[in-house]
Amino acid sequence: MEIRIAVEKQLGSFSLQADVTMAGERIGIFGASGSGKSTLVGLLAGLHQPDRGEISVDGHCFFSSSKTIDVPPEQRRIAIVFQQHCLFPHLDVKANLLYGYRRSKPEHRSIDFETLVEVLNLRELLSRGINNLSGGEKQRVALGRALLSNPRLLLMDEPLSALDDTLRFQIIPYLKRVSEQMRIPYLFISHSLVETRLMAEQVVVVSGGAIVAQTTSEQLARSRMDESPVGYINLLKLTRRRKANDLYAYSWGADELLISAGSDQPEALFELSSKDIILCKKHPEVISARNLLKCNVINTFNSGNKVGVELASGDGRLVAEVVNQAADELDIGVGSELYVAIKASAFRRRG
Ligand SMILES: Nc1ncnc2c1ncn2[C@@H]1O[C@H](COP(=O)(O)OP(=O)(O)OP(=O)(O)O)[C@@H](O)[C@H]1O
Repeated sequence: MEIRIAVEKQLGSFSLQADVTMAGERIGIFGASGSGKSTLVGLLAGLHQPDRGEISVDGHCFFSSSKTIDVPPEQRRIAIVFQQHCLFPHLDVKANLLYGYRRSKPEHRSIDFETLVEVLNLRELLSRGINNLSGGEKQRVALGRALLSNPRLLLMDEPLSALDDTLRFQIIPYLKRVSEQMRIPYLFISHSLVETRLMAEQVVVVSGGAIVAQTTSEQLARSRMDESPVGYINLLKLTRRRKANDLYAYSWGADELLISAGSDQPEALFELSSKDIILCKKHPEVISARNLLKCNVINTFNSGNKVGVELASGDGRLVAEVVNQAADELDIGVGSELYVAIKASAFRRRG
């Protein structure tokens, strides 16, 4: 999918100026609160009209001030899932889902009701009222309703922001699965680096009403490592190996990791901050951290006043951060061998 937006829009004292071409099936729109993300996608969906400019998707012109084209929102076939679910409270789950389906033209109906119910795991909820659903279930229904309108493009505007961490990480696999299985490209709008990394490959960065960068979500997370209070978050999908007293052992590259927050599930997703990894040049004699791994440095990068150190053990990868002085004292360079210490309690389970 190729989305071209070259527009200007004044909203009170806020001015948005964008000139961007986005290509891909899973695109992130990243920026702080008030930077203009929702305004940008509102212009794309036809919820706001640009003061001037051009908008097109895959060569279909949706707006052109010079050619006086302004395709109405319902004809653009762009579905939106918001932070607040916007479901109809007087209808049950099934009726909410079918609302989107009935509004789609028969020739556009490539997503069928039964498949969607299976993919989003909605079968048991179909006869429930909206007020009897949890926040995460409501978002799954909202996503289902949006998809059943058979859009050419799905916009997700901070769809996870109203959910707690546990629900947020439960829903992400559903969001990805529907786009992959149903072949619907999406724009995922977020101010969270972790969500953006999990949901998008290419990212457009918005700040002060302007597009300030187009990059990958991985590069964005690395470049913001120093300024982010949580550093760079390593996302580790690990396979459980064994129970080790009070800890859980997971396979990681050629080694294993001991984790307090493990579970009995065969696989789990963990977050580990680059700030929670200690690097040592020599093997420490005794150490309280339960993980001590021998790793190779395969890459380094600069982020503000910090050096990011990419470490490998087999096919396992981790990013640690150190200040410049520590990087010099440890003599860090590509190919160096280091001991990596991590507390078992430093890992947070996310799924
Ligand atoms: N109708 C309006 N009139 C005046 N100002 C507006 C209007 N709509 C939005 N704004 C302002 O435009 C700016 C950008 O808003 P927008 O909702 O696009 O930001 P955002 O990046 O999506 O933020 P958030 O992440 O908080 O949703 C904000 O300062 C907002 O107050």
